[in-house]
Amino acid sequence: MGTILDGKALAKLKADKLKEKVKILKEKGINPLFCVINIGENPASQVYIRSKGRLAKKIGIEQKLYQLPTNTQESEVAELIKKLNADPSVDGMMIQLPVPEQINITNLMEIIDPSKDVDGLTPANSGRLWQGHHFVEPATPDGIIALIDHYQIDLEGKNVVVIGRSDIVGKPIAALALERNATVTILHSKTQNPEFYLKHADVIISAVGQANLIKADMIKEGAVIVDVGINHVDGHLVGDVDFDDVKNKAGWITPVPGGVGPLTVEFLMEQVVKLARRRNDRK
Ligand SMILES: NC(=O)C1=CN([C@@H]2O[C@H](COP(=O)(O)OP(=O)(O)OC[C@H]3O[C@@H](n4cnc5c(N)ncnc54)[C@H](OP(=O)(O)O)[C@@H]3O)[C@@H](O)[C@H]2O)C=CC1
Ligand SMILES: Nc1nc(=O)c2c([nH]1)NC[C@@H]1CN(c3ccc(C(=O)N[C@@H](CCC(=O)O)C(=O)O)cc3)C=[N+]21
Repeated sequence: MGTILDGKALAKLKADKLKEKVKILKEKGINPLFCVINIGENPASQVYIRSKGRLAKKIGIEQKLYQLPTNTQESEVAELIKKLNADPSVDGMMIQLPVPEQINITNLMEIIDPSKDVDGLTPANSGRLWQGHHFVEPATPDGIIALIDHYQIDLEGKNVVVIGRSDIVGKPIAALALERNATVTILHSKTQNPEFYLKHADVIISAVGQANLIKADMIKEGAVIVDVGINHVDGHLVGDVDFDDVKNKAGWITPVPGGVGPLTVEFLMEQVVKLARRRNDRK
């Protein structure tokens, strides 16, 4: 069986270290404050917000939730963002995804102050990432790179195939793998003959949201499999990869749960602390 890439254990290790850093910041009078804007009643979002809140509390970060009704207009969210931009006690903010259909998230990303952008999704910060200037990175791609580094997997010259092209996972992980000198291919719903790319992949990073998308016969022996997908099947949480089928052929593989997910939450906290320190340094 391939080596399990244990995201949960790495997240715990990193959270313990971050807690120490926050303790020192607090002694200097810096109290990181992180605001989450949630629009509507998506049940998965409620779960994520609770798990962020738990970790924030453990690390010593204050999380403030702005819960808005499903029918909130984009202009109202824009007003809230402007208020948080102007509030010097706020270190970072994020808008929980998905948002209701009347809200255009791209418009709102134009308004968030890039120095308070915990998700790294403002145009300034996503542009910076592609230019190799790391101001703040989206948490999931950062977590994936940390996991790959922790297990000393070298991406240089490797064929990395990313499945999915979202702004929050697919595109930024492609940028980070490219920066590590991988040869990167991005697959999406219109890709013809995905099997061709998958069978040549040294590393597959799947961020689609479809259970059992990846089977053993599609991958190369010894490949690194990173499963970002979160799917609920018969009351169980599963990824995009058919784990039991793929685990014996893969060289390394992330489980779901316990792989990328816990690192996402941990790295959101890392970003909050990074922004809080930077804001304080500028004072
Ligand atoms: N573990 C974690 O920490 C996180 C997990 N997630 C999970 O990751 C998954 C992806 O989320 P997100 O990145 O937001 O992506 P989106 O849900 O925004 O988009 C999904 C992407 O998958 C592509 N796609 C859909 N079907 C196929 C297919 N059959 N073959 C290839 N590509 C396909 C789409 O292509 P197209 O662009 O053409 O429509 C799109 O680019 C979800 O399950 C989500 O819950 C997300 C964030 C963090
Ligand atoms: N603005 C924004 N930023 C995000 O980063 C963001 C978002 N919106 N919307 C939704 C996605 C999804 N996401 C996850 C976070 C934690 C787990 C996680 O902790 N997963 C655990 C299991 C959790 C459970 O049991 O349900 C695991 O995989 O082990 C998963 C997925 C962040 N996202």
